[in-house]
Amino acid sequence: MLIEAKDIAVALGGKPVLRGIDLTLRTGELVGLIGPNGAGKTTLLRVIANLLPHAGAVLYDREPAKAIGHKALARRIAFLAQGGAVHWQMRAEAVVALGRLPHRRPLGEMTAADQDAIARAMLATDAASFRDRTLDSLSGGERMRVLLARALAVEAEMLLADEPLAGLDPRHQLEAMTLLRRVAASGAGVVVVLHDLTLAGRFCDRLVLLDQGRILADGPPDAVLGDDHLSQAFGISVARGRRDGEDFVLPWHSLNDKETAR
Ligand SMILES: Nc1ncnc2c1ncn2[C@@H]1O[C@H](COP(=O)(O)OP(=O)(O)OP(=O)(O)O)[C@@H](O)[C@H]1O
Repeated sequence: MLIEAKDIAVALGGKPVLRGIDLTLRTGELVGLIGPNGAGKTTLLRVIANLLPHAGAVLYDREPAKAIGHKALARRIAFLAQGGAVHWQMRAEAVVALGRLPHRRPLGEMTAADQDAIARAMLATDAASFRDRTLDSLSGGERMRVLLARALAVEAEMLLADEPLAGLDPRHQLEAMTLLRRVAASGAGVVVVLHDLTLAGRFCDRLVLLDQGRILADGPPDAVLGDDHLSQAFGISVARGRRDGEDFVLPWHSLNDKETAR
C-alpha cells in the first residue's frame, strides 16, 4: 500500500495546526513520527487514517478514501489512538476481538481466521495472560498492550500507532518496538508516534520530525536526529553513543548547569 498525503492543512479551533504537509508512506517501512508536544503528530495521524477533515489530498494506492469505502479502509489501516484511557468493563480478549470487526459480516460468526489473529496478537504483545480480565482492572501498561493487540489483530496493511509506548515499562517498550519492526519486516507499513528519541533513532527505518505543524525533517534517523533539528524543534541537545555497533542518542542536559545544581 502506498499512502500519499499532499499539501495537507488542518485548522482546529480557528488555529492552524498543520500546514503544507507532503508525506509518502509505504508498506514494509517502520516510520517514527516525532516532534514536541502540540507539533501536530496526532492530528497528522488522524488525517492519514481518514478520521479528520482537512485541506489537501490523501490518496491510498492513488485512490481517495471515498472510492475505497469506510469498511474496506478499516481493514487496510489499523489505528491505535493515544491515551488508552479506557474504563470499559469488557474482557481484554473481547477488546482485541474488536480489531476483527472490519473483517466480519454484519452479525456474522467469528471464523477460525479471526480467532487465530486474536490469539497471535495477544501473544505478540504479551497480553495473553490477562485475556479474561476486564480492561478497567488492568494497569495502564497492561491496558496499552491489549489496545496494541487490538490494532495488530486487524492485520492491516498499514498500522498507525499514537504513542503505543506510553506507560510501558522498559522491557515492554523494547519488546513493543521489536514487535513493530517485525510487523514492518513482514510487509506491513507502520507509523508510530514516539517521544523517546533513543528508541526512535534505534528502531525506525525513517523518522519524520514535525515542528509547529510543518515537517522539519524526513529521512533516515541519523540525518533527522542532527543537532540543528533537535535544537530547533525541541530546544535540546543530545549525547551520542555507540553500543553493539549501533549509534544512539540520549537527550542530555548537564547536571552541572547552574539551574540544576542542588
Ligand atoms: N479540537 C481542538 N481544538 C483546538 N485545538 C486543538 C484541538 N485538537 C488539537 N488542538 C491543538 O492542535 C495542536 C496539535 O495537537 P496534536 O494533538 O496533533 O499534537 P501532538 O504533536 O500530537 O502533541 P502531543 O505530543 O502533546 O501529543 C495543539 O496545539 C493542540 O492544542
